[in-house]
Amino acid sequence: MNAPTGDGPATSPRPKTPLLDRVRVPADLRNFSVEQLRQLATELRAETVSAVSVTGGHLGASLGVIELTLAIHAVFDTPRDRLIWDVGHQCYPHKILTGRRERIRTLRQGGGLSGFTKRAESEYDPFGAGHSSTSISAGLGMAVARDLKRARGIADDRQVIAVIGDGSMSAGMAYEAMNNAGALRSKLVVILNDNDMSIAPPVGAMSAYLSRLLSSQSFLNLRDVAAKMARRFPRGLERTARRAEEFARGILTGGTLFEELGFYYVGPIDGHNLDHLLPVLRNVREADDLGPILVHAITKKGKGYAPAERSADKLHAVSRFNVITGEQVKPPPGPPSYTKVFANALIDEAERDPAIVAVTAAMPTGTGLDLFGKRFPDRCFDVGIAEQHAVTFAAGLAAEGIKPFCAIYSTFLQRAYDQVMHDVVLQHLPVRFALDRAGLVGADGSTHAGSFDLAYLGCLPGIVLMAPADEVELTHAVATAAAIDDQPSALRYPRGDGVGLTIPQHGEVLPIGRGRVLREGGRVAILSLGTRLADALAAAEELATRGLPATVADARFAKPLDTALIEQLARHHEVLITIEEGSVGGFAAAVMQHLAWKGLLDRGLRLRPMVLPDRFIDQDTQPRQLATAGLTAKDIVTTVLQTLGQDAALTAVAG
Ligand SMILES: Cc1ncc(C[n+]2csc(CCOP(=O)(O)OP(=O)(O)O)c2C)c(N)n1
Ligand SMILES: CC(=O)[C@@H](O)[C@H](O)COP(=O)(O)O
Ligand SMILES: [Mg+2]
Repeated sequence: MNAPTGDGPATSPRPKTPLLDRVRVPADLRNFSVEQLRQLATELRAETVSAVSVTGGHLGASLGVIELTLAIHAVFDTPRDRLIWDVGHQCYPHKILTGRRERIRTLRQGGGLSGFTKRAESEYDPFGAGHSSTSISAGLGMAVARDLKRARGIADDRQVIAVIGDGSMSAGMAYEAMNNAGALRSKLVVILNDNDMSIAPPVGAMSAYLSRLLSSQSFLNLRDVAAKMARRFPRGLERTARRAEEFARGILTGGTLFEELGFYYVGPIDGHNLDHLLPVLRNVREADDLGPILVHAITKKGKGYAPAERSADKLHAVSRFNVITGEQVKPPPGPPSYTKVFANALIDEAERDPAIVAVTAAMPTGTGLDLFGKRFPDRCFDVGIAEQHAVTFAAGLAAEGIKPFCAIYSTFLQRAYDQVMHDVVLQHLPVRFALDRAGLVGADGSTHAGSFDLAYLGCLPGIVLMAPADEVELTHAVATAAAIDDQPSALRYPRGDGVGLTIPQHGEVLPIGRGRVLREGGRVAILSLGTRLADALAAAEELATRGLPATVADARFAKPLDTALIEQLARHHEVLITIEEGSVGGFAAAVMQHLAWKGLLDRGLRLRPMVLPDRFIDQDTQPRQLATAGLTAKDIVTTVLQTLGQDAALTAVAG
C-alpha cells in the first residue's frame, strides 16, 4: 500500500473500510476467513495511517504489527486472555480494534486517548506501559496469578501474551523475566516482534544474535510449522525421542539461547503472513504443557506505507503529515532545541578535552548524541535500552579518569536509580548526568514526564544538581559539569526549543551553588529554578504594573543550595515564591528545609512553593500541561495576589 485510497492531506476524506466498519471489538472478527482478515489488515493499516496523519505519533511501530495484532485478537479470547504490549507505542491498531476507533483521532491530544496502553482506558489494556521491557515480567506475574488461583480451585484458564520488540529485548528486565519464566514453567506466550530496529538501528550482541537467527535460515515454512506444532509429544513418550526432537528443533530454528533459558522457541516466522501467524498462534494457544513459549516473528517497521518503509527511522514518531506524500507538518522555524544546544555545547567541550565521552541508552537522536557520535565516533556509546547498565558503565569509565556524560531522559533515568545512588553517588564518581525531557513533555503524557528528578537526585548527598534557565545557561551548565572532576553532577533541561538567546561559542564554568538575581523588587520575591524563569520574569512585569515590583532570582542549582541568596530573599521580602517544573519533594522542599532550620519561617514570611501538583498529568500540549499544573506566569501573579490578600485584584487577573 502506498497511500490508502481516498486519503490526501491531513484533512482529506477517510479511507474506505467496509470490513473494519463491522469490527467494534475483537469478537467481531473472530469468524472472519483468512481472506477477510487479509482485507481487514489493509483497511486497518489505512485507518492507522489516516488517524496518525491528523494526530502525529508513533507510526512505524504500529504499522509493523498490523497482521500480528489481527492474528492475536483472532486467535486469543481478549480481553479475557491478557494481551500486553511492551512500551505500548505500537498499540494504535490494537486500540482501533478494541472499542476505541471513534476516538482514535484524539490520540495523544489533551482529553483524548493515550498514545500508550493504559489500564484506565480499556479492559483490553490489562497492563499499561510507556517505558520498555516490562511486558514479560508483568505477563509472568499474570500467568502465575492464574496458576495460583487454579491451585485454590478457582477456574481460570486465561492465556497471557506479551509482545516485545527486538530493541526492548536489550534491557536487563527482559532477561530477568525470562530467567524467572524458564524456572517457573508457567504457561506464558512471548511474541518477539523482531523488526531489526529500535528507534535507531539496534545495537549489541543480542541484536546480532537475532540477525544471525534469521540469516542462517529463511522463515520456517508452513509445513515445518505445522509438522512441528501439530506433533506435540504425547505424555510418556520416550525421553530420548523428546531430546532428539529438541535437538532437531534447535538446528532447524537456531533459537537455542531462548531454549537454554527454558522457553519453547518457535520461529523465525513471517510476522506479516497470516497463513503462518494464525496456525502458529492456534497451536501455541492449545499447547498446555510446554511452559513459556517464545514465538519469533519477523516484521518490518513501517510496513505497507511507502514513506515509512523508505525513511531511515521507519517513521518511528511523526508530527501530522500528508498521507499521499508523507510530508510532515513542520513547526515554524524557532530557536534551537535544548537538546541541540546541549549536544553542541558538549561537542565544544569535547573538542578541547579528549577525556570527555558520551553515553546514550538507545536514544542517540532524542538526546542529540547522534551529533556527538558523528563528530567523535569512538567516544560515543549507544548501549541499547539499558539505562541501568549505561549508568554503571559510566561509573566504570569515571573510575578510570574518563569523563562520561550520561545523557538519559529524566523519566528513563528512574529505571537506573540504584545505579545512580550505589554505583555513582556513593562512590563520589564524577559521572555527569544530562537529563533531557525534564518537566512536562506534551503528547507522550505521564509515562514520559520528567517530573521527579529534582526529588530523586536532590536527596542524594554529594551530587551537584543544575537546572539551567535558558539555552545560554545550559551551555554554561555543560561547561560546569565538564569541570566538576571530584563528584557526580547532573543538569536537567526540558523538551522543546530555547528562548532565542544568542549562544556563546564556549560555555563558562559557573560558581558551584550560586544563583543570580535578575531583578530587584519590594515586598515579593520569586525564586525560580530552571526554565520557569521566563514566566517568573513575565509575572514580575505584570506585578510591577500592579504596583508590586518583585525581586526575581534564578537559583541555577538545586544542590548545593545558594543558602546566602535564599536567606537574603527570605529576610527582605514578605512573600517568597519558589517555582520549578518538578514534583513535590524537589527544590522547594530543600529551600523550606533550610529556611525552617534557620528559623526564617518563624517570623511571618509567607512562602509559597509552586511545584507540579501531586498527581500525574495526562498528555496535552506542553503549554496546556503547564496551565493544568498551575505553573504559568498568570499562576504566579495569582499566587502572589492571593498571598497578599489582594483578592479584588484577582478578578482582573482572571479576566
Ligand atoms: C526504559 C525505556 N528506555 C527508552 C525508551 C525509549 N524507546 C521507546 S520505543 C524504543 C525502541 C523500541 O524498540 P523495539 O522494542 O524494537 O520496538 P519497535 O519500535 O522497533 O517496534 C525506545 C528506545 C523507553 N520507552 N523506555
Ligand atoms: C516511545 C518512546 O518512548 C519514545 O519514542 C518517546 O516517545 C520519544 O520521545 P521524544 O519525542 O520526546 O523523543
Ligand atoms: Mg524493533
